[in-house]
Amino acid sequence: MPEITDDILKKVIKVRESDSYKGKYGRILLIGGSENYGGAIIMSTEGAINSGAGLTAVATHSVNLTALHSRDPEAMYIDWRNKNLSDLIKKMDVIVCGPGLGTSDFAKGIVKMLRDNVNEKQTVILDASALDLISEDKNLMPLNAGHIVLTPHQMEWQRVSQIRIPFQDDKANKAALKQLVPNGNATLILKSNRTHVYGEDGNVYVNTAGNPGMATGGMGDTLAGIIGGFIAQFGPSIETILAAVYIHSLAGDILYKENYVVKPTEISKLLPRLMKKNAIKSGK
Ligand SMILES: NC(=O)C1=CN([C@@H]2O[C@H](COP(=O)(O)OP(=O)(O)OC[C@H]3O[C@@H](n4cnc5c(N)ncnc54)[C@H](O)[C@@H]3O)[C@@H](O)[C@H]2O)[C@@H](O)CC1
Ligand SMILES: Nc1ncnc2c1ncn2[C@@H]1O[C@H](COP(=O)(O)OP(=O)(O)O)[C@@H](O)[C@H]1O
Ligand SMILES: [Mg+2]
Repeated sequence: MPEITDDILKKVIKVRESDSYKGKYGRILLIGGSENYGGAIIMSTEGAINSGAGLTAVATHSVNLTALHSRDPEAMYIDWRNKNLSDLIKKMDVIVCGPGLGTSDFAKGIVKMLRDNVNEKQTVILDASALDLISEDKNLMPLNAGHIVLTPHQMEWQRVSQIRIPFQDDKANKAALKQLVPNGNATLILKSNRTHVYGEDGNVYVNTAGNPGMATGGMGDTLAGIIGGFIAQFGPSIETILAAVYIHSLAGDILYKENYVVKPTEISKLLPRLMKKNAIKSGK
């Protein structure tokens, strides 16, 4: 089984061309953050911005606006009740949906709107509550997207796939993924202390980094944002996804050396420096 190790970063992270601008590094929209879970969408947003997405927009409950902008003025904001959200969805390269979204009827309506407005040029990353909603209604899967990335932890995957945690082996997981997204354009990132990535290429990759200090609420929200930021800049290849998974855990391991607990927001803070250190000049 291929392992995800250090060398993946140098394959993916490129030194930026002088002749470039924000539009070259992708537009990402993050949807989530109900009244109770505003922190989740903020942490996801920090993952996206700090991993280098060119333009970041957030659709969330209006109660989160001040907190979002006081932490991340780089993010644009739209009230998730705004009718223009469907038009905004169409303009994006990458959409992350689910962190802190909740499972209300309104939240279900948002996932439905996403499904009805995505196209084959876009990548959709589904996390947390979006996965829970899909587990209740498989028709919510945004099958028109060019690429779908699912990021469940084991319990979320149990709900979506109907495979109980002890029985989540590669054969069963691959079959369930194929059933959920029959056209094969889906990557499954099954999160645990040894995260497995099921690529569109049929391979299963195992993450070798990460630690128990990372068992902190918001860690997966942050990962979803980082995957989005990486895909926005480097494209939706399996290498990009593996690099995002790895750098999240690598940052966690660096922090864990001197900290008992690893805070998700500290991982995001470390990313720009870690990316600088691992960037290669194109053509090399
Ligand atoms: N600050 C915030 O606003 C936060 C909001 N969050 C949001 O809260 C909502 C519910 O998500 P939760 O994940 O808490 O709730 P879930 O009920 O989906 O998952 C937690 C349950 O899964 C079990 N579990 C089994 N294996 C696991 C594994 N490998 N990793 C994690 N859990 C495992 C846990 O024991 C627990 O019972 C989501 O919308 C999420 O985005 C969380 O992300 C935490 C932080
Ligand atoms: N013991 C551990 N070892 C390695 N990684 C871990 C450990 N515990 C949690 N993680 C990582 O932290 C993240 C947790 O995701 P998730 O449960 O979705 O968090 P949240 O929903 O609170 O944001 C995953 O990427 C997972 O791999
Ligand atoms: Mg989560």
